[in-house]
Amino acid sequence: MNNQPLVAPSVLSADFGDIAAAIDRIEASQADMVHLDVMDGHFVPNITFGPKMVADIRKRTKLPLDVHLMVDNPESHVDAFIDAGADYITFHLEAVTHAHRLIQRIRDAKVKAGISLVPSTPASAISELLEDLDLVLVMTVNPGFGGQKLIPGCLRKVTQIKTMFEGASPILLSVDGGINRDTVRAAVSAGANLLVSGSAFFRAEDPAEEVRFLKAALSS
Ligand SMILES: O=C(CO)[C@@H](O)[C@H](O)COP(=O)(O)O
Ligand SMILES: [Fe+2]
Repeated sequence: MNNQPLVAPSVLSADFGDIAAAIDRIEASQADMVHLDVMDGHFVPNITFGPKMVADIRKRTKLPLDVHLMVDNPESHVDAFIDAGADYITFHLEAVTHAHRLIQRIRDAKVKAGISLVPSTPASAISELLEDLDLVLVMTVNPGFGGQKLIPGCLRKVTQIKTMFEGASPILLSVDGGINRDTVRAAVSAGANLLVSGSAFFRAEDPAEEVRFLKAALSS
């Protein structure tokens, strides 16, 4: 159904020793995108991987690659992720001064541009960027780790952002953190149309059934 949300499993919860198997699992599940969490140990306390991993994953799948940069100075890194084959590059508003300039750089490279907000950043922080974005990623946990519990108050922000974009070009409105069978209905009701799922997806016995469940959140 057209109004079903998209699902993007996050590789953060996969076994990094067997990334190929993780990508195969995502492909077999009929998910829509692959979510790739890049962490630098500065913007967030954790460290994950860089552009080489993205380029290697690019060779294994035609699914869109949704790169979530949780790094300081994303301006210094976006070119490498563009070259690696990212389809979407999302950076944190809190990590930049010139967000508009960075969005234009990403879009000039024919890559879709996204902005992410940590839980303490209000929706109004992106009010001057409505015409410029392809995706807004609302963090529903504090960024840095998988397997955390969704912070319910963050869903208010999803609804506020959805309202702000009425009349502007349609965007992907992504929720990231703590999305699972217990929280998905509230997230989609709030207005999310892209669901990032890390631990719930990789823990599921049947990943295809997990994706079906998440997509059907509002019709069940
Ligand atoms: O960006 C992040 C964490 O900072 C996420 O993309 C996590 O990978 C989500 O994991 P779960 O909360 O679904 O386990
Ligand atoms: Fe993420």
